[in-house]
Amino acid sequence: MPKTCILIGAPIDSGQRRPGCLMGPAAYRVAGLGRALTDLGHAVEDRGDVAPGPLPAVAAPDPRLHALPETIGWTIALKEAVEDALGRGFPIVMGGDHSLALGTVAGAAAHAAAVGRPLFLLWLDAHSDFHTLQTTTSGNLHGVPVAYAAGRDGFDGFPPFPAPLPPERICLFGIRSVDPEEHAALLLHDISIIDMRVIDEFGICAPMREFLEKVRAANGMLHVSLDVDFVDPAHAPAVGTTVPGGATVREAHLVMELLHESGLVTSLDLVELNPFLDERGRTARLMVELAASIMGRKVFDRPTRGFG
Ligand SMILES: NC(=[NH2+])NCCC[C@H](N)C(=O)O
Ligand SMILES: [Mn+2]
Repeated sequence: MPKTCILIGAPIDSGQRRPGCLMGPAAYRVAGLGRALTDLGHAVEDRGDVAPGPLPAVAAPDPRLHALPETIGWTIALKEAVEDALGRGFPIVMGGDHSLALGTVAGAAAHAAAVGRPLFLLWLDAHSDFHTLQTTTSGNLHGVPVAYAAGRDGFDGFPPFPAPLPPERICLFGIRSVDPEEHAALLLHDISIIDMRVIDEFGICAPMREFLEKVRAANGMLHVSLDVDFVDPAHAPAVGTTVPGGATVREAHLVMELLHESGLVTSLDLVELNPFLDERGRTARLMVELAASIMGRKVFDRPTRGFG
């Protein structure tokens, strides 16, 4: 079904300390994201880059936290942009580091609450991003958005998360790097953890279908947050936090294809692309191809004539 894709540039790199992610939206445009979507028959509206809101005055900001006021400013601006876009079409947020999901998931949650549907969150990532402002050891706020969405305490200065997601509506998929504080907290929450070991053992399809069935049964909306580092750095080198042992190109496409076939996805983040670290644009191009797959690009319809 053709959609109105609303491209939202989110040139943020304050969620971590390696400059470059702010070039992400430009790289997606150069790599042809808009064209790939139009070729699939979708309408595309590029609403340009979001500017962060004015820096909020944060009372006694903890010096361990990197760029807290900036991140709060972005959160407020992106929440608004995504909530507004969901009222009109299918938002695709071009990041920017993963701290942008503080705002995008909040915007999706606000929209879902307004239309009376439950929001689900699929986190395709090497990391669990489940720190709070108190537990983060790096102080990098791209490591906290899942905790914010789950309604964990310890987000002073941030707007309260609208309708926090019960843990059973969150699925971490592809993870292989979890800090000790996140590990301890995850054991106390009933979040689906499809780590790389599960994927090695059972493949992509069974765990993904199980999660999608939950979304379907609840008539849920589904926000997908795709971190470049979900894919193995051998195929996707343009990212600051590489972790070996990630998804192959085919596994990543298969995830996207299953998501498309489910018809359940309602919004998408593309995060952590750092074009400064790329090799002749290959990571940007791969991310555009994955975005095309989730929006319906395929080689043959299923079943093919030979099998299935
Ligand atoms: N979105 C990401 N790449 N997150 C990486 C987070 C790494 C680490 N857990 C931290 O908190 O600093
Ligand atoms: Mn991440």
